[in-house]
Amino acid sequence: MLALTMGEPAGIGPEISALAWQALRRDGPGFVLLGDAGLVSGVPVARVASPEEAEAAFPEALPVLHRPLPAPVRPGRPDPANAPAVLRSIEEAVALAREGRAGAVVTNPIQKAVLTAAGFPHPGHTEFLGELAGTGVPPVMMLACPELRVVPVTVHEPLARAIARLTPELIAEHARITHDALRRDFGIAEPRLAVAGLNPHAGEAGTLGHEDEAIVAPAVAMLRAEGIAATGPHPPDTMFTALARPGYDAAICLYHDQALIPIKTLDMEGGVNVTLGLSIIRTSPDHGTALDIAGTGRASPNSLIAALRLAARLAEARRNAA
Ligand SMILES: NC(=O)C1=CN([C@@H]2O[C@H](COP(=O)(O)OP(=O)(O)OC[C@H]3O[C@@H](n4cnc5c(N)ncnc54)[C@H](O)[C@@H]3O)[C@@H](O)[C@H]2O)C=CC1
Ligand SMILES: NCC(=O)COP(=O)(O)O
Repeated sequence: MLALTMGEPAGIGPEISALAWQALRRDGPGFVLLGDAGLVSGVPVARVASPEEAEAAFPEALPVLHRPLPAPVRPGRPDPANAPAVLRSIEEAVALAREGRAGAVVTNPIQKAVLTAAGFPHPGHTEFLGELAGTGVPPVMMLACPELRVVPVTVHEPLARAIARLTPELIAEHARITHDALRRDFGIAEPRLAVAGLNPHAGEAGTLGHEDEAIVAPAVAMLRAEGIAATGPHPPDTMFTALARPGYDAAICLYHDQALIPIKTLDMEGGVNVTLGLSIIRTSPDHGTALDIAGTGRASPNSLIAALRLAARLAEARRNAA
């Protein structure tokens, strides 16, 4: 049984949760929603008291650990008064996974600015989960679809600051955590990592910027000295093509959009966000709260379904390894 958080209640979370249940109710994986049962419509709902009870209910109704919200929910219009409940849902799901009562945590999208306004100190789930279920290494964001895996070394920060923060050590640390997760959770015996360059043409031998030679190449050299099959810096404009992608198992990218633009363009509906470096498994859809279409019935549940399926596969791989 997977624990699915409520996410932003005014976003598309409630409707895609219901659609995901419809798609998975027969063949699974089973999941329990930690949220306000009153927000789910169009499918039968079973209010349950535990993940164990949810297991039995799943084939017939969407099981919900009912956590009523203090403020009324209007689709597309988040209310900061509900922010504490949104965060508690994440904490509770993580606790269930840490206790072994949920196989993994799958998160519905949160509206980050609303949580920030309510005092949430993290830029997103990834960092919060690092605090709740870290293992002594930084939590690392990976987005994965059948044709591509990408890992941004810097994530939710202004681009100028992200570039200023890049060091060979930071890049190598993210690559090592990715390497270990690909071996442990994804069953890839010798992961191949392609490290992206920063500048056009990966710096064109230093004529288009110094960072590729001064920062990225030393990171690749460090990784290779440790026996990791890393290559790069690769010119970012060609490393995501259909011809290039079979040459690596994950692309280590230097900033958010360098990683997320290719994967969302390639497969927005099949893309899944996975947090590496945690003691638990966490996945989520690759998209956000989609406030512009919340409540209209236009939201696709496919990325959430892919996230639930991948979470179940990763949890099984970890159980087998243990
Ligand atoms: N894991 C998480 O909690 C994530 C949260 N976010 C948050 O979501 C909020 C909105 O972010 P945006 O940049 O607007 O991205 P978004 O992914 O919410 O929306 C971008 C566009 O894609 C469409 N879209 C997204 N998901 C869809 C779906 N399942 N079916 C059909 N159309 C869909 C939306 O309608 C919108 O036009 C922000 O606060 C952001 O931080 C964004 C990404 C991940
Ligand atoms: N753009 C990806 C994203 O916002 C996901 O962040 P997180 O909430 O999973 O840390």
